[in-house]
Amino acid sequence: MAFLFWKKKRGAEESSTQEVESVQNNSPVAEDSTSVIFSEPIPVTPNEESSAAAKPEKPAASTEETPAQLEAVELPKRSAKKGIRSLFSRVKFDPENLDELEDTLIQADFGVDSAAKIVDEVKARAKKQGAKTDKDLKEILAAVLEQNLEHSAKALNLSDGKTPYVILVVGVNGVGKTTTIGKLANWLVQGGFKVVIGAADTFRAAAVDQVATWAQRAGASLIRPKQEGQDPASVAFETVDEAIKQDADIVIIDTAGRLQNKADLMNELDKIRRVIEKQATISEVLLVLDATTGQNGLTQAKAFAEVANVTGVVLTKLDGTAKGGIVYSIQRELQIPVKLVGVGEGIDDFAFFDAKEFANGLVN
Ligand SMILES: Nc1nc2c(ncn2[C@@H]2O[C@H](COP(=O)(O)OP(=O)(O)OP(=O)(O)O)[C@@H](O)[C@H]2O)c(=O)[nH]1
Repeated sequence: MAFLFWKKKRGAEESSTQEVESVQNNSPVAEDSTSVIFSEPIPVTPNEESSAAAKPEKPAASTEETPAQLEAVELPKRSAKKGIRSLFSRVKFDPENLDELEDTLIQADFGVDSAAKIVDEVKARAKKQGAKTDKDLKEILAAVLEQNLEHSAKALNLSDGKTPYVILVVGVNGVGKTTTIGKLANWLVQGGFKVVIGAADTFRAAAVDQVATWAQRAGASLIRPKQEGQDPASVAFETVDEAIKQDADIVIIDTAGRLQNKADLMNELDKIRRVIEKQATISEVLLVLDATTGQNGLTQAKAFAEVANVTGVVLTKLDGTAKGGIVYSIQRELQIPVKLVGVGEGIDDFAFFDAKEFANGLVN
């Protein structure tokens, strides 16, 4: 899968090439990872999908850079292979009896309809190809799973030419928002991006401290609330303001997931959106979901999708569950792509969602 990453060109002393090289050498994942570099300028146009989801009422003040003002950045590719729990490694398939396959898929939260559809597809292909062995069937299953996920596999698009590029992170308490922000910021800073994080989860002082720790580890700037309980929208505003002053590339805003009901949630997110859009365009709204919560995660996703114009899902804690099928349910019911996955508590434990890798991880 292609990843397009662009950042503002800065002075020679800030040349990203050097930074990227040193990052490549020091990166704990660099050795076993493939990197993708785009050295040829490509036309930078606003990303239809993400910007459509974040249409400002008034024209946004964020500047759109021309390709000549941007440069391609090479970042180490993350792999989720080790983090995805296999569902079928211990299962032996019998072409005559695929009931176990259906049961396993249902238990893994694929949903009854998807499970039946997948089994039908596997049966049809197995018949056509004359599949006899467990190995043949697993290959077919991996291909069917991958195919059914293909349109979900969309990378974060950091090439929409808007600076600062604003990512709003939403989700209920404890799903892994702060951890995800830390991981993402660290990875982007490694690639030479200037990242500013806004601690707009102002209800708990501990939440601010937590995001501060991650920002420090990642080497990102942090905008904190001036006092506990400060209006999250004003923190979001100050963050974007500061990012523009610092000529930063990326803004990541942490929000609170504590809200009691949909109206509160909608009001708060609307307000945050409105104040950000006075100065910039929101390019991504990432909804963080905890994979271990299974169908409950789907209910949360529906609620947020209704109020927050979600452009992508981050599915965390995939390392701790055999319920990866939730990816299918999210895709089928909400048509929202899963963009990132969390596969551990460490700073490097995340990956861009990749349908092939995910399907193979589930099967083998
Ligand atoms: N195993 C595993 N644990 C994770 C992952 N992501 C986050 N966690 C853990 O989940 C717990 C909650 O993570 P946070 O990042 O604090 O979640 P949050 O959504 O910011 O929570 P609040 O600050 O309460 O809103 C922490 O113990 C994290 O270490 C993951 O991908 N895998």
